[in-house]
Amino acid sequence: MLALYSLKRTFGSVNAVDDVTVTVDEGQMVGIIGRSGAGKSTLLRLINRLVEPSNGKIMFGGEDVTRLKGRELRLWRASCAMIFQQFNLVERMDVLTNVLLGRVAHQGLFSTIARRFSDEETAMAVQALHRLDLLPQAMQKAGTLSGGQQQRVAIAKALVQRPQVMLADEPIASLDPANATRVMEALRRINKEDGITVLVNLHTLDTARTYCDRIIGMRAGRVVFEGTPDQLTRERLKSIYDVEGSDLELDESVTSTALRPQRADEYRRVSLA
Ligand SMILES: Nc1ncnc2c1ncn2[C@@H]1O[C@H](COP(=O)(O)OP(=O)(O)OP(=O)(O)O)[C@@H](O)[C@H]1O
Repeated sequence: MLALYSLKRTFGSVNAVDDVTVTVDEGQMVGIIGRSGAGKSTLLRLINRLVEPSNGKIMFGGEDVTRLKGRELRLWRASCAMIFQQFNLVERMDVLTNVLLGRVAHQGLFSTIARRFSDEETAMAVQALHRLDLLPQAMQKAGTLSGGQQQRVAIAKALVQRPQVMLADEPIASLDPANATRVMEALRRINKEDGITVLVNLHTLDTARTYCDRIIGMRAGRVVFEGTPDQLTRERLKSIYDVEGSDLELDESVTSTALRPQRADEYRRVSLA
């Protein structure tokens, strides 16, 4: 079980994540929704310790994640793999090598740079690509693939980390509907077949409803809804999206959130691990 207790992160005067207490059962697929700036990305980054909490605690399987340092922290990051909107691949490298880079947390940076991977690791990467229907593209440069294919490569890369948790930060925000569907189906399949807990930030409500067991709604850093897709009524949605008016206003608000432009600082906040 993943448990967050009174988790808080401030940036100057902004409470990006404000006193969040939630638990996520092993093997659940959880969608996180909310307006732009509600704190969804910061929450995921706190869990994998890309961002340090200002306060509060993160527990996983009885271990206090907030206290981990050095090698333990590196292994934690390996066991909660992150997927980003912009795929985070090395475009000039072939797909297979990109997937193998997912082993960095286990192998150490030096041997990764020297690209010395064991046969077992290569087999693991090939198998991950096979599961994601990408074996024919294994030797192709990652930059030549479609966005949807690149995101599936990123998922394969995450898989070879042998994660217990997958944190996907708007994984389909840059994709057309057909590719978005394939990526969400891949995440759901991995969640079901491997029992990997998935937390996914989403801007499209229908997607959250279709693929997730549970939905967390955030507003201004706080969790204002937690429940099943069925429990997500329009009144609750209005509270999450801070809309007091008509259903039309709600639809406009959700749509404008979905059309969020890509953030300039997206890459700066990304780490290799
Ligand atoms: N590194 C940072 N430095 C300063 N402020 C930050 C930083 N990261 C996030 N914030 C601020 O924290 C708040 C929450 O941001 P966050 O990116 O977590 O929201 P979000 O819900 O993921 O938004 P989006 O849907 O646009 O990705 C925002 O006000 C944002 O400007």
